[in-house]
Amino acid sequence: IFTKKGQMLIRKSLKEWVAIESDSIQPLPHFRQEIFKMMDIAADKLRHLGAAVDSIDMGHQELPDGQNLPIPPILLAELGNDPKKPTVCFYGHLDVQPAKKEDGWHTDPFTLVEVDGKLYGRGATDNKGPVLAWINAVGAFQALNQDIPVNIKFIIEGMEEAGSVSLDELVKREKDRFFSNVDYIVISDNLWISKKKPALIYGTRGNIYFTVEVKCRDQDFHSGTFGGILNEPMADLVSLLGSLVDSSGHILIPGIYDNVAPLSEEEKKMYETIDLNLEEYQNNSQVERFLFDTKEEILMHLWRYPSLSIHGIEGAFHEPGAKTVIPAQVIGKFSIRLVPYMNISVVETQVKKYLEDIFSQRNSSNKLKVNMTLGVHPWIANIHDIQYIAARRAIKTVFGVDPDMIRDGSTIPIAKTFQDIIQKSVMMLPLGAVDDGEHSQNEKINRYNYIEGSKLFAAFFLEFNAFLHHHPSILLY
Ligand SMILES: Cn1cncc1C[C@H](NC(=O)CCN)C(=O)O
Ligand SMILES: [Zn+2]
Ligand SMILES: [Zn+2]
Repeated sequence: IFTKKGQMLIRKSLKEWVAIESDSIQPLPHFRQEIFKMMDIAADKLRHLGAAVDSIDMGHQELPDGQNLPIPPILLAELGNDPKKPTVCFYGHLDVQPAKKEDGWHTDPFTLVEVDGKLYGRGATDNKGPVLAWINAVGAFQALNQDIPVNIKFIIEGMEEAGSVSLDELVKREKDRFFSNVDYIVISDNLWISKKKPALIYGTRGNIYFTVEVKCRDQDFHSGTFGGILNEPMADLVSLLGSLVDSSGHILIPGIYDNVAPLSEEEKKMYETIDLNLEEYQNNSQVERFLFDTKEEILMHLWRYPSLSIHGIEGAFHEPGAKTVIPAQVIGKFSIRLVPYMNISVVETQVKKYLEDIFSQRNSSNKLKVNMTLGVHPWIANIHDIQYIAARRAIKTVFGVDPDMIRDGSTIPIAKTFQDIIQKSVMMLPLGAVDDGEHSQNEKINRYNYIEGSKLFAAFFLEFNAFLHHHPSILLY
C-alpha cells in the first residue's frame, strides 16, 4: 500500500472523499444529504476492509428556527475480536466546514489538488485525511496478509463541526455494548504545533457558547423616523459584548478565573521545553503582534487559561452599502474556552448574572435573553498511559524523532465524554502540520503527512505486539 501505486490509490480515496460537500454547519437539506452520502461511502469502505459496520440512525433534529432536519448516521465498525488482543477504537468525523471558491480559495475546495507536495481541499486535514490514514494502516496489514496485533473499532460521525449532535447519547447507550471491550480510544483531529515535527496531544480546552438576544420588536426601524427616541437593540448589544473582555485579553466576568488550576513551577518549566519559534509562528499567522511576547505566555494562554471570543451578530446589517436601518432584534454570539478546573454551570451562572447586571445599568426598555447553547468540558490525559508510550515509540520509528508533547487550545467535544463514560484512556495523535489551515481557506494536508501518518498508525498497531508476548510494562523500557 505504500508503494508508488499504493500511494496513488490512497490519494485517490482522499480525492473521492473530499469531493463530497459534507458541510454540517449550514443547516440545509442539500448538505445533510451530502453528509448521508459521505457516511454511506465510508461504511462501504469499512465493509470492504472486512469490518462489521453498523450505521446507526440518529433520527431528526429540531433547529431553533423550527426547521426539522435529519441527523446523519453514526458508524460503529468492528474488525477483529480476539480476546487476547487489546482493542483500540478510532474516533473521527467526516463532516466539514463550509467552503466556497469565492472565499479566497486558489482552487475548487471540493476537488483535491496537489501542489508542491500539498493536497489542497476542504476536509483534507479536518478530518477526512486522518480517518483514511487509519483505514490505510489497516489496509496495509491486509495487503501483506499480516495479522494486526490489536482489535480495531471505529466510531465515525458526521456532525462534529456542528457540535457532535447526539453523539453523547449514543456513547452512553453503547457503553456496555460496543464500548464494553474497548481499551484505548484514539482521536486524530488536531494538528502538530510545527510544520515538520510530530506531536502528541494530552489536553484540549472546553468551550461554552452563548447567544445574547436584545429585542425591541419584530420589524426593523427607519433611523430617520425612529432614530433618537429609542433604546436601540444594537447599541445595547454592542455595549454588552464590549464589556466581556478588555484589550489585554482579560475576561471581565467576576469570578471566572476562580477555578482555573494554579500554575506550578514544574508546569511553568514545561512550556520552556516546547519547540516553538515565536517569530516564525507570528509571521506564519500574519499577525502584527500577539497579546504576549514570550513563547511560554503564548502557550499558556492558548492551553491553560480561558479565553473569550466574540463571533458575530445575527440580525445586524453587515452587507456593503449604507442602509439607514435600526435592527429591531439582534443576537450576539460569543464563547469562552474552558480549562481545568472550570465548571460549566458555574460559568454559565456567572456570565448570565454579569450580562443582566450590565444590561440593567443601561435602563433599556428592550428585552434581554442570554442562552447557553453549548457546553463542552476541557479534557486532559495521563501521558503515562500505555498507549501514549506506544505512540511515542511509533513516532520515533516512522519519523525518527521524539514528539512534542503539547496541548490544544481548541475543543474536541467528545474526548471528555469518552473519558467520563467509557472510562478508558483517550489519546490524541495528530497527523496534520501547523499550517494546514483547518477551517480556513486553502485547507491542505501534506502528502508526506498523509502517507507517513498512515504508516504511523500501522507502526502504532505493531507496538501492541508487546501486549501479546510480554508484560505491558516492557513498553516502558
Ligand atoms: C463546534 N464547536 C463549538 N465549540 C467547540 C467546537 C468544536 C470545534 N472543534 C475544532 O475546531 C476541532 C479542532 N481540531 C472548536 O474547537 O471550535
Ligand atoms: Zn475536526
Ligand atoms: Zn473542524
